[in-house]
Amino acid sequence: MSLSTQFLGHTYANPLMNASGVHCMSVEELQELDRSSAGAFITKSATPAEREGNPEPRYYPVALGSINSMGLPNRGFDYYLDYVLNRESKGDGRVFFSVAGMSLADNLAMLHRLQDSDYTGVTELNLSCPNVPGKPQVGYDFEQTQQILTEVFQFYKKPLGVKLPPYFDMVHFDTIAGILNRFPLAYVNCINSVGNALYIDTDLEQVVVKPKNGFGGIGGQYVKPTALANVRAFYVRLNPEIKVIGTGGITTGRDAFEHLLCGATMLQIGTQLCKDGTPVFDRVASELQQIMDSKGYKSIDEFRGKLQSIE
Ligand SMILES: O=C1NC(=O)NC(C(=O)O)N1
Repeated sequence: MSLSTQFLGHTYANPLMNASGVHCMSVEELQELDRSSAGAFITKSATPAEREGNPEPRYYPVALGSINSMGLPNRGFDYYLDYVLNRESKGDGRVFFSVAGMSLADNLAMLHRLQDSDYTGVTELNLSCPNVPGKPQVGYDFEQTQQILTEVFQFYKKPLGVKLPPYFDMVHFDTIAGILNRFPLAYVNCINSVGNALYIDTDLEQVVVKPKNGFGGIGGQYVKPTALANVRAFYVRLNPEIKVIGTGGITTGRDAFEHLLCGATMLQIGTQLCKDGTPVFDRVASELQQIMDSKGYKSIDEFRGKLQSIE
């Protein structure tokens, strides 16, 4: 009985990763992920230059999840490139690199740097940060998404995935999947946080995060049904060579099992990792293994994507 997972030519002990942005800002945090039982891990989305991000408070955990309006604080592209290059000699493909440019030019510049570097790992292009004031979630602009991918794939030849926002409309699933299918993407990662939600402290009669009058991205249990729907919608629409990473509402082995049933290959944990720390990977892996054992599944391949409709 094994959680062993094949993804983009590498074998991972299990499909579990952190979600970009959680526990991955500093080298120290990345090294802790490296030492953890996570199958793989990913850096905080990098911008070309270091960013302060939004004013605090900007992250607030709540019973059923979290709300955040971080605003892409990060140490800058070179910091994370240095880290992944120093780790390159391990050759295990366990670290993924996330980029989130403020513009097309930013994204092209960072991806040119990565293309010209000795980095051989996976890169995730974040098209869905909801928290930079004045900046749209690019994934909701289908023409802009197509333009970025058209320009990127003229030169970028290494494995590249995209982090997508949640979609809520069947025609949107059809349209964006039709665009994504035109490109040699390694994967889509569904979903980023559900953007611009509001959480209220009723005692104080006040919002709980400072930026944008309290509007922030929601994660955790709140978003699992939407995350599962997005994983499934893309799994059934995309070319089979484009894999799906499932992110959103994974707090237990059962949630992980559900994402795998929908068709996910790798699974990313954000809010629950923030709450529990890296032991969350051991617990979720163990709970997933128990579910597989109870159902007689010897490998994830036996049930990945096999969610049944009602005939
Ligand atoms: O893509 C992102 N999603 C989020 O929910 N928050 C972060 C951020 O605000 O930096 N970025």
